Amino acid sequence: MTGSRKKSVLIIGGGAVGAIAALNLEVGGLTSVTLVLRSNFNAVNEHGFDIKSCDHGRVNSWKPSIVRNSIPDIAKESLPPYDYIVLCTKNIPGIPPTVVDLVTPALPKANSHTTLVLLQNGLHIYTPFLETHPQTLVLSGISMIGSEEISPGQIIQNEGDRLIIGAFPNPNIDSPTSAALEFVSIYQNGGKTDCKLGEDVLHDRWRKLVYNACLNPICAILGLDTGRLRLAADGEVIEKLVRPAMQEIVDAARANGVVLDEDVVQKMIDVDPLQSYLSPSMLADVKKGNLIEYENLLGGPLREGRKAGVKMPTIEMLYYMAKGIQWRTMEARGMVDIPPQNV
Ligand SMILES: NC(=O)C1=CN([C@@H]2O[C@H](COP(=O)(O)OP(=O)(O)OC[C@H]3O[C@@H](n4cnc5c(N)ncnc54)[C@H](OP(=O)(O)O)[C@@H]3O)[C@@H](O)[C@H]2O)C=CC1
Ligand SMILES: CC(C)(CO)C(=O)C(=O)O
Repeated sequence: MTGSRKKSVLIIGGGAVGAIAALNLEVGGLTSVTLVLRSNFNAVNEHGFDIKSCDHGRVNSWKPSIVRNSIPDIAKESLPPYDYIVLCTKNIPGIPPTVVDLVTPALPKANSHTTLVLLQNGLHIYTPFLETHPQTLVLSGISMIGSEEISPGQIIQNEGDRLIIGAFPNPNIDSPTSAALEFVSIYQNGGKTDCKLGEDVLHDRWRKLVYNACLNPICAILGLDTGRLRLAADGEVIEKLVRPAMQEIVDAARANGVVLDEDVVQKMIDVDPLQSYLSPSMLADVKKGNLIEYENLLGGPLREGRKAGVKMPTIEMLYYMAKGIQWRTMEARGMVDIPPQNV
């Protein structure tokens, strides 16, 4: 990296992934992190994060350089543009504010300085920015971390932070790979993480969805972590439900020109050590009564597969079950009205 000034990084969303990203970037020493928090702001502002991490060990009462409870409006606050904005919120289309609304106040007008990094699951999550911020370089961050915020400011990370960074396609940007490489170098500078460049974002995102489109909803629907899912019913749930669902994602990817490794299904079934008893983020969300990312994890690949003529009965069933769960949560949160019960 050229120059000695620390890179300024704004992270929006300091939950399971955002808190570890903030810690990792500050441990690396090449960045100054501003972290935007919401429901956990008071807890973290007063006491800091308590983090139990397989990469960083026990870290108590820790805060990044700046924590705030609102997204900076750089024009109104006369702040210099950030070098990077890293989005670590859940990404739930249709529920305001949109991802574009979130980052817009923190970006310069007609931005070409700030690089946006989407550290979120899903397939085409960059497309809204292509329309609204065509000159903004958007990087893909595919995270294989296993992390959970068990109560405000209390983070348990039990799967290592493995991150693949790549540039989403944008015809308006020259040499996006150098910016991706710079982010890789600042992210891995602390030596605690495995962060590398991914040359083929679409391939890497489809590959990740073999896990997320299947294990996230199945664990969330059944209330089982991935270890217990493998133990359940002597492996029948894996063979009759998980494996066919994963194969449908592999088929949808292939029909969209993305050929995944032949053994990807087995690799994803086995990827979490059984005794990690890992809760995918959708299971954690259902347990907390949070909204779930079913559109990006299931709806996206389902629509792409259908368009290409692939039959995806298992994924379709999971999609509508997840949609039902979302409706249930929305009702519990007063987001939908229902007719009164007859008495
Ligand atoms: N957890 C994991 O192990 C993994 C997660 N991912 C992906 O990473 C992304 C982030 O997930 P994860 O960290 O688990 O999610 P969390 O729910 O743990 O954290 C998201 C955070 O973003 C905050 N947030 C949401 N909207 C705003 C806003 N408008 N302003 C400020 N903060 C906001 C939430 O606050 P509030 O509490 O108020 O809602 C919450 O603290 C998702 O796309 C997920 O799929 C990828 C790999 C692994
Ligand atoms: C599977 C996992 C933990 C990443 O490795 C994830 O992406 C999620 O929980 O949503």
